[in-house]
Amino acid sequence: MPASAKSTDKPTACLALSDGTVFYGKGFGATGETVAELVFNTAMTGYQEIMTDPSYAGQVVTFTFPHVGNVGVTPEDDETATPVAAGMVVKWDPTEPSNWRSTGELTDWLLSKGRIGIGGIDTRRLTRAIRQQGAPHVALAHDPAGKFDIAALVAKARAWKGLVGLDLAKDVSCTQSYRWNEKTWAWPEGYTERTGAGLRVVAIDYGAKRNILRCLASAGCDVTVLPATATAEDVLALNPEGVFLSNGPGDPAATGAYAVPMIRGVLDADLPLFGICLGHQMLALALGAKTVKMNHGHHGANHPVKDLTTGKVEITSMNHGFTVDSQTLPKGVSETHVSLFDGSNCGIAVDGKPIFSVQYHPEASPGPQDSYYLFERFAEAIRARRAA
Ligand SMILES: NC(=O)CC[C@H](N)C(=O)O
Repeated sequence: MPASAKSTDKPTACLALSDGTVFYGKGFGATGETVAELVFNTAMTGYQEIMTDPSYAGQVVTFTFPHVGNVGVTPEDDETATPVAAGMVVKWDPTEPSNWRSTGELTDWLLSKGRIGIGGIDTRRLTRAIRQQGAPHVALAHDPAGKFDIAALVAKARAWKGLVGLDLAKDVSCTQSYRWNEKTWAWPEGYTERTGAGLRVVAIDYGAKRNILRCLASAGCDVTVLPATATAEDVLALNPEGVFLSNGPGDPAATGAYAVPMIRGVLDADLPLFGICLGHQMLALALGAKTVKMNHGHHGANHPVKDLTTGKVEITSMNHGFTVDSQTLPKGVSETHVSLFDGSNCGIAVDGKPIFSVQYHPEASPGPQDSYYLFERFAEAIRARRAA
């Protein structure tokens, strides 16, 4: 269904979908080309946190909320040092920032980070296309001279192999271990450090968002972060009281090649264990379940999730394109949370043990803080084990 959407006077950027659909718009940020999967995010706030969430590696994000750029950027809101999303698609060209925390403009920031943006896009039409055909492969190009070889861009989008089978966690993980004690942001002091003896937690970085580490510190954990390829021996050598598995990009089944043996080794040690998103999917794999690719995934900050143990509903932040198939959960592992949008799995726990994980993002950033209790549950499990 080849079609085009004229959106600005002189297009300086274009987005070519693998089915031949082309959207023209105004480029901002870096120039050049990128090929990726296209997903839509429905959050009304937090574009900077979204662009710097390492789980978006290999993906271009289209924002359904039209006002993007209006609160500028601040280094305080980066979830990692470099933005990881391959590019951004917005309805309106970014406007002048207006926010007391802003230290710069989104367009300059995007340029300094080498990422491409396209504005003036009919994001409703684009989002409908993503819902109907599933997250498409795209080529996004920005050229101030407006010269585009559309056939070549479509061919590049078609040739891209996609995220299934792709291990990206190794690319975005830290290369060396480090300690983390910074707590979550609070007004008026901003970020502060946790002090004193804490709960010894090893966090495996598959592409960890900083606010996850901050939430762990705020819950009382003294966190040592290890690279994605750390073995069970590396983890246990630090004598942890609890182990955390982070979020991250790519296909969990591909990343599981090294993560699953490590997780199984840690499970044998019978320590409290908590996983988020990719960490959740890999814990499920290590326990013997399977993961599958979704049609267009869940990316937003208003996803209702039911806690099946309490009956309570949480409004959550989500960013995932793969999901745990709850039908494949082995005996002794329970489904604890479920999406009220589509019934997909949102959490598991090993029966009778403090070993649990969730598909969504309890650290928020961006999004609601309803699910922060999970960090406290993890810390409580470690304290209970100490007291036993
Ligand atoms: N946020 C995440 O950790 C994402 C996990 C995985 N890459 C997915 O897309 O499902």
